[in-house]
Amino acid sequence: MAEEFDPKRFMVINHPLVEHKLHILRDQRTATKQFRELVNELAIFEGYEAMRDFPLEDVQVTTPLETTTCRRLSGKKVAIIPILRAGLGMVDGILQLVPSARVGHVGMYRDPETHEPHQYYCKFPADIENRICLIVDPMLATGGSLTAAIKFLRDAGVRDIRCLTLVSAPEGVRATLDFDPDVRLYTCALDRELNENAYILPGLGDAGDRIYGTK
Ligand SMILES: O=P(O)(O)OC[C@H]1O[C@H](OP(=O)(O)OP(=O)(O)O)[C@H](O)[C@@H]1O
Ligand SMILES: O=c1cc[nH]c(=O)[nH]1
Ligand SMILES: [Mg+2]
Repeated sequence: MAEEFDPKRFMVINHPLVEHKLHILRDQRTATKQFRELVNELAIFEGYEAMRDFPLEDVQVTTPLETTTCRRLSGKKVAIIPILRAGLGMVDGILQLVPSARVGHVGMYRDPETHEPHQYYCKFPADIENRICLIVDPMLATGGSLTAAIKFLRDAGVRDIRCLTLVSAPEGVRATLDFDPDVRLYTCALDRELNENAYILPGLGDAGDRIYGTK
């Protein structure tokens, strides 16, 4: 039987448009330009869900007819943290939702033999500890890369971390939720398993290579 994850901490985005876009994204015939566009669009859907509980405050607005009470976001600041390279493909979509967000980068690649992540870059906004951080990476396989990124943010004092992936393996979801008891994880698809090279099945291949056309 499929493993159950805590629904308060793990959400699969459930929407016909998401499923439709995902079936094109997975198709090996989908070329780089369309792949990039789909990653961007899916990031928007996912970002919308991940920000559902953002706090609001009352504000008085005068329409052409009268003054009324409206609500606006109550100043909680956001940082988007892409895991390079593939995570970069999700940044513009999230920025369309929160144009004032800052962007911090974590550079990591997986060793092809051990599948362990190797860090080559890390740069966060100066006030990162006061921001809600959205880590973005299309693929969650073993969870090594994502848990390493979560650790960098916790070490920097970040309290509210939300992870956004497009396709996840159960192994990576379990590793992430076990690694950090407070983190929340959003994904567009929970796939079946990892293969012997720690690639997600059915998956979509190597997201970085498909976004940047490097294979
Ligand atoms: O859960 P994990 O087992 O750590 O695997 C997932 C990681 O692998 C991919 O990056 P990759 O190492 O291929 O780097 P790239 O984005 O530069 O292609 C992907 O974008 C994740 O960052
Ligand atoms: O299936 C996978 C696993 C790791 N990284 C990817 O890009 N795809
Ligand atoms: Mg890659």
